Amino acid sequence: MSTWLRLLNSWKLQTRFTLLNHINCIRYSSRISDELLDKARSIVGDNNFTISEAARLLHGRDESYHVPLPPDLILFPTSTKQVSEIAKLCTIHKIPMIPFGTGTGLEGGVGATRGGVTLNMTRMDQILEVSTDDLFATVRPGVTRSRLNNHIRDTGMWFPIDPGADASLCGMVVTSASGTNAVRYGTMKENVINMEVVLANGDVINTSGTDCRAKKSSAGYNLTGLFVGCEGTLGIMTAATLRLYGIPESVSSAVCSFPSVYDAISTATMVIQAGIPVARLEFLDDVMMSACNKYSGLSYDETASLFLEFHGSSNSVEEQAELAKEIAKDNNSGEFQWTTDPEERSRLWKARHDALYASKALLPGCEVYITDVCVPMSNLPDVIVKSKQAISESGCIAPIVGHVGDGNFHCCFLLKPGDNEELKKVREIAMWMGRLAISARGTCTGEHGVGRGKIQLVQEQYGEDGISLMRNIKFALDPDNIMNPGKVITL
Ligand SMILES: Cc1cc2c(cc1C)N(C[C@H](O)[C@H](O)[C@H](O)COP(=O)(O)OP(=O)(O)OC[C@H]1O[C@@H](n3cnc4c(N)ncnc43)[C@H](O)[C@@H]1O)c1[nH]c(=O)[nH]c(=O)c1N2
Ligand SMILES: CC(C)CC(=O)C(=O)O
Ligand SMILES: [Mn+2]
Repeated sequence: MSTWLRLLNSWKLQTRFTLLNHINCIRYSSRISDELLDKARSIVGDNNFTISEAARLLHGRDESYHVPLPPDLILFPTSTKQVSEIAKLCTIHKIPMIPFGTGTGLEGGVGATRGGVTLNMTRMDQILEVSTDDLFATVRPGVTRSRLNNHIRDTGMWFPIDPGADASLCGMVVTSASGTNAVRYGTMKENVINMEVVLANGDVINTSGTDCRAKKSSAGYNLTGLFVGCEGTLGIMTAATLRLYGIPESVSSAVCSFPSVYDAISTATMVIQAGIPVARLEFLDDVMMSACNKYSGLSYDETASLFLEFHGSSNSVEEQAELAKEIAKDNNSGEFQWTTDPEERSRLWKARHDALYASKALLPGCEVYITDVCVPMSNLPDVIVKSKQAISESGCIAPIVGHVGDGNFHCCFLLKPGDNEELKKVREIAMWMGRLAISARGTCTGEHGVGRGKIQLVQEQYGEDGISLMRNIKFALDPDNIMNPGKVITL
């Protein structure tokens, strides 16, 4: 390229950046006035406030492929009262509010689609109460899953819901997260007792009634259920009361390979049908097994495989593993390796939780487009096999992993950055998979939520009447559409 051409290109790039900055400034100044900045600063204090470019970029993105959308301003509230005052201020000025947990979401939920104020919740990080008698813990939104578990370990209790990432527990509540232990302990939906929520107008409510810690309740509408999975579009969660469980006396883990997806899934189904209280029941396809072997230095068979875990007394975990082994054998399994050795077990589950990074390592520098569908178990093998066929016909690389005990799986499509043709192709397959899952009596997302990526699919899953009811609920709680706008549903 000639020097002139290079200079011209560099000038064009500079002009584009200057223009973009200019547009950002206009956008920024038109929405957030100096007066508003001063008021926001006076609510949270100078040290809990930033408009730095770096912070804005960081807060506009999560762990997904979605294009980052930075907010205009980031606040770090330290109390419910501050969150309520911020909400009142944003309502007066009609400014979007976007809650931010730990940014591990996979559907672009923290992106500021219309700019506005991000509320980074990490400085509200108290563990307010732990009751080993009544088996609950109440936490502020800055508390992560592993922090709670480290805190309560000596009590013999734990919170088992485990999405792999060390997400904030409130982020997990509002995305209705689950992960590897859900087959035994349920998803976040089944494990929230009460929530404190700040509404768009600044009101503070408790979804099960003030201070209720009862295990069950049939008092009134299920407000807890309404806010679980709302992805910050109905309110900002400032505390959650979650169920705790006793740490099992003994744990055994197992790995087993199969000649086909059908054999693996049929084993999973029969393990559940046999009433084995399996705690983890994970599927990895041949491509994912190969990725995990390479990334985690393992040497398992590179065919469709199951990773399993059993919790209970030492006799019981042995019995469960032996029973599962028999079932696997009836389904043409290879060797069924099981162990109670803590080191071996943690190596196995670390490799499983690193599945995303193992996939990424197959194509260094790539981005990953992740799908997440869930269907009834009887339809699962067909949906997985059809998805694998579509992947193979497209020429894409997309390892598969899934919580198949719940009928849930993900494809990790590897994308070369900037390859828009490939992105388009992958998006089409992902949409097709969502529709395939819906037509197989399932859902377009089992656990990652809707964010910006699945709004169209949710519309198709619920139909016009269902969506219209959701819109009415949204309008009743957030008439100005300032609570995390552009996520879950369009108005
Ligand atoms: C490697 C890896 C592996 C997995 C996953 C991620 C990664 C990186 N995930 C996804 C992720 O961990 C999950 O979505 C978390 O629940 C998100 O919690 P964050 O605190 O990070 O929320 P994050 O900050 O990403 O926000 C997510 C959404 O919640 C909203 N939000 C956050 N805090 C809020 C609050 N206090 N009040 C209101 N709204 C709030 C945000 O506005 C956004 O819309 C997952 N998930 C899963 O279910 N199963 C799995 O197996 C995995 N596995
Ligand atoms: C990147 C995804 C595969 C993360 C996830 O949901 C999982 O590991 O189960
Ligand atoms: Mn998952």
